[in-house]
Order: sequence, then structure tokens, then C-alpha cells
Amino acid sequence: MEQRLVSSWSNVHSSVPPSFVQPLECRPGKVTNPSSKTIPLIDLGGHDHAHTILQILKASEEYGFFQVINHGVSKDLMDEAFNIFQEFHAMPPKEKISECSRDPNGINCKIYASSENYKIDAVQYWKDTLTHPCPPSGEFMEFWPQKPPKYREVVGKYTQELNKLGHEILEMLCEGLGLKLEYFIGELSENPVILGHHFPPCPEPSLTLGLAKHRDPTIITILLQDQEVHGLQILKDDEWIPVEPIPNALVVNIGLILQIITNGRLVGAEHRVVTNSKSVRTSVAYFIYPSFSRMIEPAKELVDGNNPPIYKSMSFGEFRKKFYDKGPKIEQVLQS
Ligand SMILES: O=C(O)CCC(=O)C(=O)O
Ligand SMILES: [Fe+2]
Repeated sequence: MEQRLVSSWSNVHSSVPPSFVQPLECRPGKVTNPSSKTIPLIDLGGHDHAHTILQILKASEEYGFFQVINHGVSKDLMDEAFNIFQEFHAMPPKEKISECSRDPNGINCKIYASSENYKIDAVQYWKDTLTHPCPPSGEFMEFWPQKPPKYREVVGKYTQELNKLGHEILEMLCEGLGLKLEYFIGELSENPVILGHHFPPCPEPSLTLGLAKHRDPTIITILLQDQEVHGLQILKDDEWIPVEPIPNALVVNIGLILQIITNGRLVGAEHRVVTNSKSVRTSVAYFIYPSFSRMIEPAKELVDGNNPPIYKSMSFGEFRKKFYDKGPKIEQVLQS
């Protein structure tokens, strides 16, 4: 496993191993001249609540992505969380693996190279990821890393704050969509997961990807991205738009589950991560997930005779299995 982590060997390679070379149609090509378009920026600290809701709803319908500022998570805590994941990935490979080995079942804390689909991916991705559940109850914390020494304290605090922010955003979406404000409270959001991604510098960025084009298998995702190093892009009208780092902002995106619940009204936008040859890029994604037994289906309030459900109902456990088995073909199996 140690040798499998991209960070264990990438600094001694001057070219990309063949298993990491993307097929022509997936390659990012020249990444030096990105589009000048950008995704919406929403100030959550504004006083016009109704206007903020409209902005969130519009961004979720048109882009499936937006950035938020004045979101209530302190800059210090964001910096601390970002730094702790950076420090984690800078540790020796052996230590990273042993810090992720406390769960005898190997489920509740993991470090992996490339993607979680490592075994079935035809091509590998230029990335290592640390991931574990982070519910506000504190369950599973005994499996989290204990190094760097403040890991549990910082990630515990950060994920509590993101749980709060996530619910505020979901409540505003409910208000905009006409769902009851508590719609997402409880089972639909009680299983959040954190992912600390590490994208090492890559000698040939035009041939590789840090993350394939995908939609997130979440209700929503809240992402803390590197302030210095670009990499995230979203696909809009057949064009890749970069998600510019904005000081103190968090990136929010609609996931596939919310696309299903809103019967396609909100879209889980496709996005990917490109690599670069100069700097490590770090990002911290907070995935809002339902409990595994919760049924995922279009909300009764959002369907009727004129707007029948376009998605099948299935448990989140079943959905997640299909997501990992089918990869990009997942949408065909979701439709009713
Ligand atoms: O690293 C990023 O900016 C995006 C990460 C991402 O898309 C994901 O975790 O699903
Ligand atoms: Fe994603």
C-alpha cells in the first residue's frame, strides 16, 4: 500500500506512468488558458434573506455550484483545518497508513491513492485521499488519525461548524423550493464524511487528471480549496470553467441525491480536478450523506401529474453501491 500512494513516488518521476495517462478524449489539454467565466459568489451575511434564497436557488439551478462568503465559519478554523490535512499528507507514508488503520473493518477511516474505485478504474488519478465519517454525534472518532497531534480536535471542530452551515444552506434551499424547512434534518443528512485530498505536482499535467469528471454522490458538498493552487473546474455549456480561489470562501455544490430529491430541478454539476507541475494542491471536501437505509426518491411535494418522478426510489446504501459500480453510467440506472 505504501508504494501505491501517489505521493510516495511521484517526486522521483520525470514522466507520467502509462497507467496514469488519460485517454485522449478525457485529457485536460492545455490548462494554461482557462475560460474567463466564473461561478456565482453569494454573500450569506447580507440582510435581504429573500434575495439570498433566490440567489442560492438560481445558482443551484443554473450551475449546481456557487461560492459563499460570510458563512459563519471563522478564517482561523478554516486555516487550521486546511493546514492539518496538509500536514497529514506530508507525513511519511508508513505513518499515514498506520494512522488510518484503527478500524479493524477498514471502513471508518481510509487512505487511498487515485480514487475509491482503484480496482476497477481503467486509468489512475494523480491524487491521494484521506477519508472518514464525521457525524456531529462524534461516533467513529476513535478511528480518526491522532497525528498530527491536533487532528481530532481541529477536524472535530471544523466538521461541527460545517454541519451547521450545511443545514443553513439546506434550509434556505427548502424555503426556495417550497419544502418544509426541516426536510433534510435527521436521516437525510446524518452521515457526513470528510475527504482530505492531496494532489502532488505532476510532471505532465496535460496527460493526467487529479479527479475524473464526476457529479458528487451527495446531498450537497462543501469544499475548502487551496487559496494558492488552482485545479477545480466545472463543466457548463460544454466549457470547463475554473473555480477561482476566493479568500475566506467555501465552495458549495449540489450532489446527485439532491438532483433526485428535486426531480431534476437542481443539477449536480459535473466537475473535475486538473494537475499542475509546480505545487502540491490540497482540498477538503465535506460530503453530506444520508444514513444507508434512508430511501432516496423525488420529494412528494415536488412531483405531480404534470411533473411525474423521473428517478427510481432506492436506499442510499443501494445508490452508493451503484455509484461506485457504474461510475459515469450511474444516471442511466437511476431513471424510472
Ligand atoms: O479537490 C477539489 O477541488 C474537488 C474535490 C471533489 O470534487 C470531490 O471530492 O468530489
Ligand atoms: Fe466532487
